[in-house]
Amino acid sequence: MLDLRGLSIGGADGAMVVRDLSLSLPASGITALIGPSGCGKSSVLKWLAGILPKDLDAEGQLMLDGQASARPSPAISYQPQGDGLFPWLTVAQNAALGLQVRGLSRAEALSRVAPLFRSFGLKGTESQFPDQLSGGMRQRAAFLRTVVQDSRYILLDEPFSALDAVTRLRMQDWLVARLADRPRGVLLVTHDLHEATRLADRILVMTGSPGRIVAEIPVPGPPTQRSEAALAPLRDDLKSLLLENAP
Ligand SMILES: Nc1ncnc2c1ncn2[C@@H]1O[C@H](COP(=O)(O)OP(=O)(O)OP(=O)(O)O)[C@@H](O)[C@H]1O
Repeated sequence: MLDLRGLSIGGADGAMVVRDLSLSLPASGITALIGPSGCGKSSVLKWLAGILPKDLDAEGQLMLDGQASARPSPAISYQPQGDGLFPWLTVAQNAALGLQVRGLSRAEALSRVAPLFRSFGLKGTESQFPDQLSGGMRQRAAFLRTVVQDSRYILLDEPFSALDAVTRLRMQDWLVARLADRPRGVLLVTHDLHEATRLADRILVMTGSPGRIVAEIPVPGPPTQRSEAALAPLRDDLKSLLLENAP
């Protein structure tokens, strides 16, 4: 279990971005984090990943299985908004980068990612550059880079937002299948209520000024067995909550 306790983040001008925010992330399943633009979702993920910009002041505590943990932690990997692929590196070099950051040599990292290209639907793209791939393939390459780090917790910041509707649905199904193969605790930031109710086991609703969590909503049933009809009322509730708490 990942526990974030009492996170407060303030800007240099003294404005509070996030105030006294706590959340828990189980070791398996998807928790969605939703909320209006600017409420602090990305800042929470960046703090957890240990990459919050230095011009923001923050205090809070990260606990992993009940023990205080330093950040960045090897138990946590993070995928920023967009795919974050470097255009001057090949797909294989991009995919290997997360492992290199964790201390593996380039050769070791490349040999670790090489066998995974097929199961990520990327076979044959290893020596291509990101701009030669479709949007869905780029997202899979970014996800390969995140997943190969084999962290117990994965933070995904709007991973599918740039994709067309069909590719997004395919990628969502693909993510659920990957997590069924290899369970992880995922914190998924999204603006898409359909995505949140399709994928998540529970949804944390944030509001802004300053950012805090105002509701925790469980989503009934496993993702593969949910009917659209059952999810529609839940989305209505979420919309009402977001509107009630709009700044
Ligand atoms: N480096 C920074 N310095 C000062 N303020 C910042 C910095 N980064 C973010 N902020 C401010 O913190 C607030 C929260 O930003 P954040 O990106 O975390 O929100 P968000 O909920 O993820 O937004 P979105 O949904 O649009 O991605 C915003 O008001 C933003 O202007």
